[in-house]
Amino acid sequence: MESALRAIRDGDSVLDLSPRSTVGGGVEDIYGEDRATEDQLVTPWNFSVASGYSLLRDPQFNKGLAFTEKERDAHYLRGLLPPTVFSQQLQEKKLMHNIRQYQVPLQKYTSLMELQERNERLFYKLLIDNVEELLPIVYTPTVGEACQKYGSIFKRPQGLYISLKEKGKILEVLKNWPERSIQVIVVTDGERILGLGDLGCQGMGIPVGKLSLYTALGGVRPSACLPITIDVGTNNETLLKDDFYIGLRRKRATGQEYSELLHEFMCAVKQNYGEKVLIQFEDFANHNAFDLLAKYGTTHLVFNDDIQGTASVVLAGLVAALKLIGGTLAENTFLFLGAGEAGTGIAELIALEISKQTKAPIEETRKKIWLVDSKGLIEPVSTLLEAVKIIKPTVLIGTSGKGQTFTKEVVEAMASFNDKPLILALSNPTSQAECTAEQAYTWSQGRAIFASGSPFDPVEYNGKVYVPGQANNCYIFPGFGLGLVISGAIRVHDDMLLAASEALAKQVTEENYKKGLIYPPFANIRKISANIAASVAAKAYELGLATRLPRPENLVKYAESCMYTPVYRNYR
Ligand SMILES: NC(=O)C1=CN([C@@H]2O[C@H](COP(=O)(O)OP(=O)(O)OC[C@H]3O[C@@H](n4cnc5c(N)ncnc54)[C@H](OP(=O)(O)O)[C@@H]3O)[C@@H](O)[C@H]2O)C=CC1
Ligand SMILES: CC(=O)C(=O)O
Ligand SMILES: [Mg+2]
Repeated sequence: MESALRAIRDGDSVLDLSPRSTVGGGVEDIYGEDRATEDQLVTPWNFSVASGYSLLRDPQFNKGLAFTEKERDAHYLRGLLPPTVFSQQLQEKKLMHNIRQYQVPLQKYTSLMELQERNERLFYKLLIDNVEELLPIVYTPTVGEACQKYGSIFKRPQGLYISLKEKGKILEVLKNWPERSIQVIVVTDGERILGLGDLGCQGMGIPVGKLSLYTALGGVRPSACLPITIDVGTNNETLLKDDFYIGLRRKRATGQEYSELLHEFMCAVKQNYGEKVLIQFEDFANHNAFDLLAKYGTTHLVFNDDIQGTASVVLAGLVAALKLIGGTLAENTFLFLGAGEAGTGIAELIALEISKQTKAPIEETRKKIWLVDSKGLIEPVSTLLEAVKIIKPTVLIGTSGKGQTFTKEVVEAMASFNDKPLILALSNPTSQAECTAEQAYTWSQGRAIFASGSPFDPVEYNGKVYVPGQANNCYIFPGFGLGLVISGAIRVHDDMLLAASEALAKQVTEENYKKGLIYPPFANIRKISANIAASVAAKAYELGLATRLPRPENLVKYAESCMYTPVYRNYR
C-alpha cells in the first residue's frame, strides 16, 4: 500500500527515499514533490475518511486533547497527541485563560478564528458559554478592525469568494464548497462594512462573523451556514494600493455588469440549494440594498439584515422602553440622524406597527417620524440641533455611520424637554457611535435611556451605575433565520419582523427594566432566539408561507430541539 502510494504520487516507480538538501536550502520530501519544478505537475492528495493525522486537522471532528483513550486507539491517533486527556471543560478553561492574556482585541480575534479553523465545537462552546465577553471580539467592534486589516491577518480562507472572474461559472464555484445542505447564506459585496465604508473583498469578516452568531446565538448548525463575499472591485483607494489587499484590483462594477453578476449568483443559489435557503444580504451600500431586496423578495427567501433586522430590533427596544417612559408608540415623536438602510428600515417598521395598533393609514403614522440626512431635514433646517429644537422628539436614533454627531448640545436639548430622553446611537463600530454611553448619561444628568449598536461598559455617574443596552440586529437575525429554517418558509414577510420584534420585547424582565435596560442580557440569547424563532415560524404558518408540515404543536420546544449544541460527540 505504502509503496504503491509513493509510486503513484511520484509518477515513477523507482524512488530514492533518502532526504537530500535542495537548492533552496530545504530538505526534499520522500515523494519527490519538493523536486518538482513549476512546470512539472503534481497531484494534491487527500483522503475522504478522517482518521489519524487528517482527523486532527479536520475542524468539524477534531477534539484535540479531548480524544478519549478508546478513540485514540480506534482512529490511529496514538503518538499524534501527548498522553494526557482533557475534558472539553478543561480545554475551554485553558483557552479562555489564554485569550484573556491578550491585551489587544485583534489578537483575541485572530486566536478565536484560529480556534474555529482548528476545532469548531470548542470554538462554539467558548462563544456560547462566554457570549457577553466574546461577542465584541467576533462581532462589532473588533470584526470591523479585522476587516480593515483582513489582508494582513489573512491566513486561511474562510467562506466562499465569488468575483467578476467567476462570471458565467458561479454554479460551479458553489459546487466547490464542501457542504451540500446549506440553510443560511450571509452575503456581502463589501461596499458598506459597518460604518467603515467600502472595504471590498475584505468585508468577508462580516459574513463569517454573522454566521458564527447564527450558530452560537441561533443554533443553526455550522455546516449549514455559508459566508459569501461577492467581489466586484472596490473604490477604496487605500486598499487598491495596498500590497496585501486580497480582492480584485479594480474600481467597483456598476449598472449592468453588477446586476448581471448578482442575478447569476441569485439564480445559481436557488438552483444549487433550492427554494428554502435563506439569503441574508449584509452591508451592501444602500444604492443596491433596497433594489436587491425588492427585486428578489418575490422570488427568493431573502432578508436584509441592515434594513429589516435592524428595524425589528429597534422596534422591540422602543416597545420595551414604553414601560419606562410611559405612553404608546403613537404618542412618541421620532427623529433619525441618517436616512439610509437602517434609518428608513426602522422608520417604516415603526410606522407599520403604529398603523396596526391605531388603525390609522400608514401615510398618517409616518408623520410622527422625521429623518435628517447629510443634507439636513426635508425642511429649511440644516443641522441636527435645529431639528431637535424644532421637532422636540421623544426618541433620537442615530443611523448615519458618523461618530460623535450627538453632541453635548443635542443631548442637552433632548434632556430639556424629555424626562427620560430615549437615545439610540446605533452606528457601528464604536468609533462611529453617535455618542458614548458616558456622554449620554452625563449630558442628560443620568436621565437618558441609552442603547448603542456596539457595546459600552456600565457607567458610574453621581454615585449610580448605569447599564447601557446594545441595540444590535444580532438579537434578531439568528432567531429570525432559525424560525424560517424550521418552518421551511419560502418568503419573508413584514409581519414576521413584527412577530420577531414582539417576541424580543417580551423577553425583557422587570429586573432588566429596574436597571433601565430595554433589551434582555445576551447571556439568555439562546432562549431568546428560540422564542423569536417560534414566533416567526408561527407567523410563517399563519401566512401560508411555511412548507414544513404538519406544524409542530409547541414551536418553542421544537425550535429548541433543532438547535445545534457544541458538546463533543463520541466516535465509534
Ligand atoms: N445597530 C445595528 O444593529 C445596526 C447599525 N447599523 C449602522 O448604521 C450605520 C448606517 O448604516 P446604513 O443605514 O446601512 O447606511 P446607509 O449608507 O444606508 O445610510 C447612512 C445615512 O446616513 C446619512 N449620513 C451620512 N453622513 C451624515 C451626516 N454627517 N449627517 C447626517 N446624515 C448623514 C446618509 O445621508 P446621505 O445619503 O445624504 O449621505 C444616509 O442617509 C452604520 O454605521 C451601520 O454600522 C446598521 C445596521 C444595523
Ligand atoms: C450591525 C450591522 O449589521 C451593521 O452595523 O451593519
Ligand atoms: Mg450590517
